[in-house]
Amino acid sequence: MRALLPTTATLPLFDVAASRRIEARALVHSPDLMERAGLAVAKLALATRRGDGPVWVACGPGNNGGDGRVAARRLAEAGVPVHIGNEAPTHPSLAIDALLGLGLNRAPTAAMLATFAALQACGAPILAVDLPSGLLADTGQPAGARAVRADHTLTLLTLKPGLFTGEGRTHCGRIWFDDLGIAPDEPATADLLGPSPAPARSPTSHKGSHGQVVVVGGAPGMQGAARLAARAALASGAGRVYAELLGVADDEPADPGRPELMRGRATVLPQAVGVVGCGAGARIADALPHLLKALPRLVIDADALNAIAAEPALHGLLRARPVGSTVLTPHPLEAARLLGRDTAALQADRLGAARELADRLACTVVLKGSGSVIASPRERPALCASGGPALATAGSGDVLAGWLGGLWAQQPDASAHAIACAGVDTHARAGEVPGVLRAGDLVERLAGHA
Ligand SMILES: NC(=O)C1=CN([C@@H]2O[C@H](COP(=O)(O)OP(=O)(O)OC[C@H]3O[C@@H](n4cnc5c(N)ncnc54)[C@H](OP(=O)(O)O)[C@@H]3O)[C@@H](O)[C@H]2O)[C@@H](O)CC1
Ligand SMILES: Nc1ncnc2c1ncn2[C@@H]1O[C@H](COP(=O)(O)OP(=O)(O)O)[C@@H](O)[C@H]1O
Repeated sequence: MRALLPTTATLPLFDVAASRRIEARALVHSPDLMERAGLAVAKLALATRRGDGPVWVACGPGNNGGDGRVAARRLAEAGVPVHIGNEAPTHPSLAIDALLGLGLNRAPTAAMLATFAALQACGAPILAVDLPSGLLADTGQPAGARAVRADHTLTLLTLKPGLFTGEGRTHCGRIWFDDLGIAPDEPATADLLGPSPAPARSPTSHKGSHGQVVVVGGAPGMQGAARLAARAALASGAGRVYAELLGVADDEPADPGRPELMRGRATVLPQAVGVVGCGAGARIADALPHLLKALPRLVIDADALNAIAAEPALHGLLRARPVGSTVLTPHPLEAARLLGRDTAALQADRLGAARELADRLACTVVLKGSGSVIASPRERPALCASGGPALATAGSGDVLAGWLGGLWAQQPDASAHAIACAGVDTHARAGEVPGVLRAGDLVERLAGHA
């Protein structure tokens, strides 16, 4: 058993169907899985209970409840006072949520919701078995009005996507993993990203060795977005970074605070990676047909995504680009516009939505937000569990777009999917700070990672 985040390596994720298949095959040789699961829960309970009061174990009707009962027995054997039932004992030292796990298949009943509320109100830390009750393992969304908000979640046998995306992080607390001694025997549903190395720099390299980026954006009043993207591309180590600022006269500097940045136009930089859309406003729509046809590698963000959502002809141009040449970085609202649905429907299945968008537009898609999803046609999707609320600030997405462009400029042979996975994870890790973070400071933290 181990605490999982921050990840130190890329790990496989399995959805409910795959977890069920792995479990069924494992049970043939290891019929004592529930004993192992209950023992693991009891061990973590001993480590996380607060004080000497009874451990309350709330058990549901299925095997999740079975795990809870085994844990209760093990705790009692260890001399810990235990209370099994749907109501809290007096001054519990820990509450174990073993109500619903993988078998959650509908909105919780009123009786179940009442037990959720009692758990939440009991005053003890909550340890969820496998996943917080009421949370869907595939999507990280509550199946009904509410799911348990645990302090610890011990997930068993497999890691499930819903722990790490959507509302998963809010509900799981600290995530622990015990594989019960079973190695998964089928391909993962998705990857949980680990850290990525910075691009290699040869001792004999020169600026031409590290590629070019051109940022196209920065309409009047929104130059900051384009400048943040350009600064991030520079911080990644790109050799030359140009800004095509739609709202700044040609003889003005690209960024008075960053003299390293140059003015330039995408039309005369045919080899540069284009980072298109940051603070671009509506006028980016006119530039997009040329950019989509001319630039070999594109990272498309913000207003450029909205322009594409509004203009079906641009879908055709996107789809006509070579496979692996385009990364789209929508936040949920931008992705919802591209798919023609509302944000809540999109968030209800982030992994599914990112895959659908990637297939429809033949692009790599980074669906941003807590638990960013990276999906590409014919690739296994990836989830990023790094990052946190310090990233929820204006401009952090512009920084991501520029960072991806800069990484790609330095690694022209890397696939769009590989660049997106590496860049999203590094950006998210750089944003793991307590409290608040300004996007400009995020760039400086990223420079330390490069
Ligand atoms: N077998 C093993 O060795 C191992 C098992 N493991 C453990 O097993 C867990 C999966 O067990 P599981 O398949 O029994 O499902 P589980 O989550 O207990 O729920 C099913 C029950 O809940 C009910 N129910 C569903 N939704 C409901 C709702 N909204 N409101 C109310 N009730 C609802 C549903 O009712 P039904 O649909 O049948 O009417 C059924 O009775 C897994 O998460 C892990 O903890 C692992 O440790 C590995 C080893
Ligand atoms: N709670 C969070 N946890 C993890 N990452 C987050 C969180 N909130 C925001 N982010 C990340 O911060 C960035 C925000 O991007 P975006 O919404 O486009 O901002 P902006 O348009 O202001 O630049 C994305 O990379 C997103 O994944």
